Amino acid sequence: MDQPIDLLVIGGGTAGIVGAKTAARLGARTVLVEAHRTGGDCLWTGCVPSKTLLSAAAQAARVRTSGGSEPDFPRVRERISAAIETIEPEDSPEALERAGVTVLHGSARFTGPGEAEIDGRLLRFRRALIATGSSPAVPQIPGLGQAQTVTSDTIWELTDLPARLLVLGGGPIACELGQAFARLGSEVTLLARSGLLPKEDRDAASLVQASLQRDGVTVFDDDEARLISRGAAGSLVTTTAGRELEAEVILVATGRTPRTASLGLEHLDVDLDSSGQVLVDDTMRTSNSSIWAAGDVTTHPKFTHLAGAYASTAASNAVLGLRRRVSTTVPRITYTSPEVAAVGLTDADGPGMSTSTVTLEETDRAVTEGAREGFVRLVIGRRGRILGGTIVGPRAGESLGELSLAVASKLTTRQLAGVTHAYPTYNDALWNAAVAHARQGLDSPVVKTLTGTLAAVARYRDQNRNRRSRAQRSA
Ligand SMILES: Cc1cc2nc3c(=O)[nH]c(=O)nc-3n(C[C@H](O)[C@H](O)[C@H](O)COP(=O)(O)OP(=O)(O)OC[C@H]3O[C@@H](n4cnc5c(N)ncnc54)[C@H](O)[C@@H]3O)c2cc1C
Ligand SMILES: NC(=O)c1ccc[n+]([C@@H]2O[C@H](COP(=O)([O-])OP(=O)(O)OC[C@H]3O[C@@H](n4cnc5c(N)ncnc54)[C@H](O)[C@@H]3O)[C@@H](O)[C@H]2O)c1
Repeated sequence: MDQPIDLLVIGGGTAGIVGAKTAARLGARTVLVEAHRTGGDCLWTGCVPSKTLLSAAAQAARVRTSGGSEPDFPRVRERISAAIETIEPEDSPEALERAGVTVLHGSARFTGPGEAEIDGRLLRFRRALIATGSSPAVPQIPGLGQAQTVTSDTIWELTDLPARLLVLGGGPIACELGQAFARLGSEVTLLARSGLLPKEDRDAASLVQASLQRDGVTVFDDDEARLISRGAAGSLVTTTAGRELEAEVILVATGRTPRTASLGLEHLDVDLDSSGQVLVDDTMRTSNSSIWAAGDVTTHPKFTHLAGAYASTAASNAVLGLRRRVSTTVPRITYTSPEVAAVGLTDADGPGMSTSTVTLEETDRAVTEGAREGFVRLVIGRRGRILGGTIVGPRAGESLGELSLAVASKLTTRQLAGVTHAYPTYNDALWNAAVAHARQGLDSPVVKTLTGTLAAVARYRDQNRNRRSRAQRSA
């Protein structure tokens, strides 16, 4: 290529794929470089395998409760491979090429302004999108290197169900995978240093913790591994609080490290934060006006839907020279049982804010399904505006769309309460939380006086009408 390409996309995960397809659709000459396999974490080691595993584990738990046989781990692995195989064509190099993107296989690094090298081959570009994602962060714990450890990248390679699994971490990966392996039959211990799901509503985290414990997971939520040595089951983990825990396999789920170290960013003025994540403005542009970034490599929350949405904005801004901003309404779901779904604000800690909570105990669909553990909590601002909330329950994630729409569209509780909802649904809990808040407004002395006056006027009119018709009949 003699001419510089319009957009160089580095990384072929969700952010890279969506960014490259967006740019090509807009008519830009687009090249995507992928070092390993297109599809990224979401397809190969993240969302797709983990959600399939959780589904298989939930099924195993149901079968076990009804006295059925133990789950077959090789079958579970086959199911995961089948799910990946089904979705993979959408993310393949062929699909990208069909969309007008040139795909190069290799590891890319910047060598200077407007220049990058892909395994020795030089490429010139006008604009670039960094979409290199993140890798599991592995803490420095003496002896960890000698133990049998897995991360979210490698747990999928286990051919046998570990008898004893020790999970380090308390975030979504630790909770989802910890619960799944417990339900499949592993003896799971979870060691989290600062509680489970620390970014979520505390009542939601407590319900998840209780549910994990019911599934047999031993949870230590304020402790961490200090030293690892050989033990009877494989490894012996000594904790800061002095506990000694046996493990056959250790799952390290203690956060992420951005893939920026060998990108050659020192040749460009791209600012990073102290942990190496790319800093972007609200148009996804970096401190270098020719370079954009999206996905897990940035400081934004690490979710597939955000990687895709933000990469699309980044690519169209880069190609068309726009300054469109990304939406700050960020929905998220932790797919434990119960699910925890949240969007926008989850705490009413600002002036004029309040909450409205409805539990699944009071929600008829949950009663009929015998799944009454959970709640909906709305965070409400001035004049009843819905600012965010948390939904916990068996299908919490499916109700999140409506709450996200309410937050993004700046709806009030009165507007949501005014929408008729089919009965009985889990969504009734969300609706009832809105109704409960809207009703509080109706209970205020001013509104009571007003409605009382309107009712008196209507009564007076009816009486008059009745009197007139009686007079007409007797005339
Ligand atoms: C176990 C697990 C479960 C998850 N579940 C969910 C979920 O249910 N819902 C959700 O929204 N999110 C989930 N996530 C998060 C989600 O997977 C990520 O947010 C998303 O995959 C990030 O996409 P990305 O494109 O930014 O990065 P990645 O998917 O990591 O893609 C980056 C790509 O860049 C390539 N690359 C890196 N450096 C170079 C280079 N120098 N040259 C060329 N190529 C390079 C890599 O090989 C990789 O393919 C989960 C994550 C994990 C680990
Ligand atoms: N359902 C989903 O959308 C989903 C599922 C899985 C992962 N993800 C994404 O992947 C990202 C990474 O997930 P994660 O769970 O690894 O990271 P995380 O950063 O969310 O959580 C890591 C947890 O580990 C704890 N921790 C850190 N060091 C520790 C140590 N040495 N010992 C014990 N605990 C320690 C932290 O206190 C924290 O609670 C998340 O940010 C999330 O956005 C999303």
